Amino acid sequence: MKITSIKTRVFEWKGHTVPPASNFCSNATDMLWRTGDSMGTFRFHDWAVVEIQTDTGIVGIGNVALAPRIAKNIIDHYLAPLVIGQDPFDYEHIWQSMYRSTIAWGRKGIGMAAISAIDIAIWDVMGKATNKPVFKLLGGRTKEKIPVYASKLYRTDLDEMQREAQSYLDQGFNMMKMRFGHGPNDGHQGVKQNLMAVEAVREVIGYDNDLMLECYMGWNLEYAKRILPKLERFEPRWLEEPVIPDDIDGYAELNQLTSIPISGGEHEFTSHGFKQLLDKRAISVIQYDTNRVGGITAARKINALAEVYSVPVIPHAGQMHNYHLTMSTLASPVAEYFPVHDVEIGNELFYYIFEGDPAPVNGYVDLDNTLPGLGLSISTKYLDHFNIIE
Ligand SMILES: O=C(O)[C@H](O)[C@H](O)[C@@H](O)CO
Ligand SMILES: [Mg+2]
Repeated sequence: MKITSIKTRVFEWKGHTVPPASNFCSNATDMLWRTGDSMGTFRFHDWAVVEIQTDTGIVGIGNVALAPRIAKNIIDHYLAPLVIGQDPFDYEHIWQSMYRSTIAWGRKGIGMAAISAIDIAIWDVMGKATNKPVFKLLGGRTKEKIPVYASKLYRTDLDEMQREAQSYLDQGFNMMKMRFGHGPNDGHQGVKQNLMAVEAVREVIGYDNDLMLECYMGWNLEYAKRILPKLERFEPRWLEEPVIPDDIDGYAELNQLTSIPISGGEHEFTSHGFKQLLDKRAISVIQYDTNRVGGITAARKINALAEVYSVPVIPHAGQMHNYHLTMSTLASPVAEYFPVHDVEIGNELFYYIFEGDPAPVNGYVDLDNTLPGLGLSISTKYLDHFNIIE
């Protein structure tokens, strides 16, 4: 079997977008004097879709959401020539060839995200060629179904956050993640606001349901040290990305400081990056996203490391490219789930581009034992809502 061509298209959302509230989520630009477009670091209003064609007629689908126009360029100009003509079942060699040929500039960030998209498509091809779902190639079913947590609760008015939290309970979720609206530049008032928001959500969900707290790289070590002890009484399941991903020592210090597990890795890459985090005991929950970290070929190696270090893997975003890994390893107890809703910051755009992601039932998703590959197809429902760049 040979890969004959690679088609990468960028889907740019041009439909209606709901503007988020101010201070809806702390982020890395909050520390700047002039933040400009404070949403810039995490607006996902376009997505690259990669289709790998083979000489058997099988087409594999991959995707990448980080800087998709750049990812497309990297794929078109650097990666496709390395991959075309190869047998997809030689996936390890293909991965190493993409990694080693772009190592001068590609090992972390957008270079690795582009590699991820191709690798995901290759696994989709392998599943379709063997007539098996990808998770059956990775280790098979390790759980009856996957528990998922509802992930939204951006910082808005507290009554609205309480209503939203209640709606997740009503839908059967017993875990949810909320975002902080304030960081170091908001001083004492901001600390108070952050604590009030957690208290408001806890008031609704009680202590029999899990609550996760997201900082999205918007704090620094000093601020995190100040507020973490005050958050302990709310018993969060984890506190996510309190500092920028390069501050690995900061992560390690915070992870030893309180009883709250520190999570991270949404912006880390490959097994080399995760080995460093694990060796330093910097994180207590691993949150790679397969469409950034190096694809399924890299993610499964991180799962193996996680098992040895006994650190759970709860991937960023859910979505099929992550669910298949979660299903196939004991290292991964739970997955994230972005509730379907109008396009806001763009995490939800996945559902407008692809069909096949399982809908949660009572807080669980399941994967079909018989659907070959990832089980995703490109949706035709919302095509008029996108500019498609070929
Ligand atoms: O963990 C998450 O879900 C991410 O950090 C989100 O993608 C990001 O948008 C922040 O809410
Ligand atoms: Mg996150």
